Amino acid sequence: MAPHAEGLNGWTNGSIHAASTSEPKDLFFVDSPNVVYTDKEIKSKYVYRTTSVSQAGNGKYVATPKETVYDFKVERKVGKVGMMLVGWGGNNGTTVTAGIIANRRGLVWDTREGPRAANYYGSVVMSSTMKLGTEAKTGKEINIPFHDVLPMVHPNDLVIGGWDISGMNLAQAMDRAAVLEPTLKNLVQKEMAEMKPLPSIYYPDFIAANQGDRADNLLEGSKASLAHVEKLRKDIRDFKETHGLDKVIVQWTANTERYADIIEGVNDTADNLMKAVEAGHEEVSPSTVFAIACILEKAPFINGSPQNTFVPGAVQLAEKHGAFIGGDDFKSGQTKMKSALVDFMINAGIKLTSIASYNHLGNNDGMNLSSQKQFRSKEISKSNVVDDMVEANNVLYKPGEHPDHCVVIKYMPAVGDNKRALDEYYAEIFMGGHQTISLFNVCEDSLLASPLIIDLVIIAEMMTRITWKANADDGAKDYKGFHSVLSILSYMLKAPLTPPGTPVVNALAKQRGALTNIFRACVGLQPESDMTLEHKMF
Ligand SMILES: NC(=O)c1ccc[n+]([C@@H]2O[C@H](COP(=O)([O-])OP(=O)(O)OC[C@H]3O[C@@H](n4cnc5c(N)ncnc54)[C@H](O)[C@@H]3O)[C@@H](O)[C@H]2O)c1
Ligand SMILES: O=P([O-])([O-])O[C@@H]1[C@@H](O)[C@H](O)[C@@H](O)[C@H](O)[C@@H]1O
Repeated sequence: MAPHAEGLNGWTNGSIHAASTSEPKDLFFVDSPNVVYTDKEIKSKYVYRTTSVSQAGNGKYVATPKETVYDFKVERKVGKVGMMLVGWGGNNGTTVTAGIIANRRGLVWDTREGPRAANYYGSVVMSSTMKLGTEAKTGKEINIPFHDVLPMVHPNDLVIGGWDISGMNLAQAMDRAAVLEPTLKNLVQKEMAEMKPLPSIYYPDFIAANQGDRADNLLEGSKASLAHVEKLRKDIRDFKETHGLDKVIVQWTANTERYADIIEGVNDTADNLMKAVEAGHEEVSPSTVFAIACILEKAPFINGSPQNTFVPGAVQLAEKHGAFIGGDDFKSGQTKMKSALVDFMINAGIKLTSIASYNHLGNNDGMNLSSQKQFRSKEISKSNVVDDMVEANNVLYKPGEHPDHCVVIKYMPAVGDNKRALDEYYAEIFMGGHQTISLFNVCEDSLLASPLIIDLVIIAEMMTRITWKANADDGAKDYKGFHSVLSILSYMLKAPLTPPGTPVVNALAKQRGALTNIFRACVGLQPESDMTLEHKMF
């Protein structure tokens, strides 16, 4: 059956019809009566199938298949997108900026191992694929680049800016970071030198005292204020206007802050939080002030660090304004490995009984984390990542039972950004046996985190162009956005923020499955189940 299109634009019966503007650039189209393409949007009708379980008494369950019909609408026009980084002059900020410049210009540079070309390795969106389906005639699996499943922004097109408490331009900051090869740095040095972070807010008590030396690019005032909120809002508007942007996505890749105390009457509701900002309450952190500014500007805000930026009042404010937020803490190396390995072991029926995670690193992040309060934020995000997987297996673990788990981080300047992660996984196996897995994992932290920053921006921007309505036949009229808390971003994050009252999923495969299948649903495709019955029953 030929693809379906309203009017004459986009795809028409059986062929690609040159649309009124230009031929659609999509790699594929879905040939279904439930998917309609126009120049402006893709509309799909999707049957979401779940299983509702109820207790039948005496420990038994009743499982009832459920169906919900959703209408999805995807805006096809990507527009011009800006990425503003808080902490732009840091290791991650300079590395991701240089990386995008190198890709945009198709740079090749000399290294000891020979020439290296710019790439986006480590980005799920830019360097992974998903199964579209199987070839009609041969049954061969057809995989497509993840980036092609929906119309997404290309990182090469991102306009980059941001803030830093350090006034170094991006070339100087790139040298300070000591992440990239000199031959590559030389090729981007001129462009990076023209980039200077905007002055930022600095409330000394929230980050390690050892960060004070670099704090020379500051806005006046050392605690929260409405003036700070309004200045940051203006920075975002000015950046948007100067570069003719349709949208700006903001990410916190600044230092890890200490946790803020959750105080009733201060940060427990949106109204109380705004009052606390106005009053200059000392428990309102810089990252929460940035979150507030972004929410009020409806610029999606993602927290790449482990602190509790999104206090209850901030989440409520985002919900109130229909603004997108996401976090927390990029999941780049040691924890990413953990969320895959623990998933494999527990789902293989192996009873993990202890996880010892140690790492040392020598970059400025490590120096900041050498302070106990900031380390505690990171210890929390690195420790909770196994909870859902353990809780899901009531055969291995009794209620409340879980593996021993310790997290140690040491600051060792000599190794710089090349973090050394040493892990031991100890487990009980068949008939009293044990399995011990020891890992030594050298994570070049910023080269692992930078692609995540790119994925987070691309996916957050994509989510601003997806709307839905349920059970249209029940007269649901208007399309609406996903919930303000973008839990779809969890694959890139250690401590995924989810809508209040909803479960946290840390298992890496489940996170990727959710991301992939939600995007497939937006073009009317069922989840990829890997059942391949066509290869098992014929
Ligand atoms: N693999 C990784 O690199 C990785 C993984 C997970 C999380 N993170 C988190 O990402 C963050 C950045 O990591 P990094 O290695 O780039 O650290 P970094 O210390 O090199 O960079 C942080 C930057 O933030 C700036 N800064 C601090 N407070 C600020 C403020 N209030 N406003 C604006 N700028 C401010 C600092 O001057 C510095 O330039 C850290 O919190 C780290 O824990 C990193
Ligand atoms: O993502 P991951 O490799 O598990 O965790 C990393 C930690 O091991 C490291 O000590 C810290 O400096 C990084 O910011 C990052 O959080």
